[in-house]
Amino acid sequence: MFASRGLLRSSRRLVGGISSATRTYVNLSKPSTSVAVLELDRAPVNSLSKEMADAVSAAIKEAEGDDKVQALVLKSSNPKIFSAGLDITEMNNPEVERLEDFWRSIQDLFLTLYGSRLSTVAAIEGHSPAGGCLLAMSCDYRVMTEGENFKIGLNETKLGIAAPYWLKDLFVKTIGNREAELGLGLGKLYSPSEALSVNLIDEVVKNEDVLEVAMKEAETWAKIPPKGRVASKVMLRSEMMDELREKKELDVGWFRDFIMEEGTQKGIDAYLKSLGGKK
Ligand SMILES: CCCCC/C=C\CCC/C=C/CC(=O)SCCNC(=O)CCNC(=O)[C@H](O)C(C)(C)COP(=O)(O)OP(=O)(O)OC[C@H]1O[C@@H](n2cnc3c(N)ncnc32)[C@H](O)[C@@H]1OP(=O)(O)O
Repeated sequence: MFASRGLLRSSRRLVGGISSATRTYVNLSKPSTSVAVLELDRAPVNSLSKEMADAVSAAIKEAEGDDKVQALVLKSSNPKIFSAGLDITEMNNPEVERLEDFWRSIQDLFLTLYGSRLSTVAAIEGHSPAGGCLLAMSCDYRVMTEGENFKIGLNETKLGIAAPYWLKDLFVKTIGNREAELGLGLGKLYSPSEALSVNLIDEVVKNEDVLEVAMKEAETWAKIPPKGRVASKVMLRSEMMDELREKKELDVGWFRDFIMEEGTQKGIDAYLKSLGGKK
């Protein structure tokens, strides 16, 4: 019952060695035999458009395709922004078909990262709101750079939207029900020290140390015999993943209907205009 599809994914159809493969929006490299590094690289803020989400999913699968790789560090090319979350322009006055496909790509990214056979370490450089926090929480370990102006959390309510049920579940699993009630309800964004105090992240480090610390952590995980490590991960994560797989199209419908509502569109439009003060 527990052979969750996705985890323990077959690597047969995937490309083998990774040698600084560079593609649009992501850079994948392999600085050591057992650890790959996936850099998010979509200026200006690493927001997750459909194409960006697909690129990240593809890069994770490529890393999984190398049987020697046991761990993956997820980082950003921008030292101040890990990811600004979902690309809000995808949800602003969208074409329905594109909106639905966008959401499927986001679901797939979550299932791919959360369900990866690799041990995953998020090197959270700077801001990581909403979908950025989703990426971080989907990893096995989270290191964040210090700086109280950097924020991480689920701020959806402040945009006039709600997190999907599976993101809420992941939040509850990570920080517990009471803190999730406060965090979700208030759309709270946590500073690194606050995030550490509620276990949203595991470590706070100096900016210049983040990659080194994340790599060291990844090497530690990579040394654990994979059979037991992956089986443990499956036990902890498969229930949530299986539920989303069963409800995928229902979830697409909930997302579409919620986003297409006039009131939601007004909220998203106003929020987008407030960003950078330029749009
Ligand atoms: C009951 C049933 C419910 C069912 C509902 C189901 C599902 C709904 C799910 C919805 C889930 C949403 C999750 C999300 O991820 S929503 C996105 C949330 N993200 C944010 O709120 C972050 C917004 N951005 C910022 O706060 C800042 O940009 C920053 C990350 C702190 C960086 O600040 P700064 O360096 O000052 O950069 P700017 O603000 O000037 O931005 C530069 C540039 O980038 C644009 N931009 C920023 N973030 C995004 C984004 N997420 N998407 C698209 N574009 C973004 C910003 O507009 C600027 O553009 P211009 O230079 O052109 O003005």
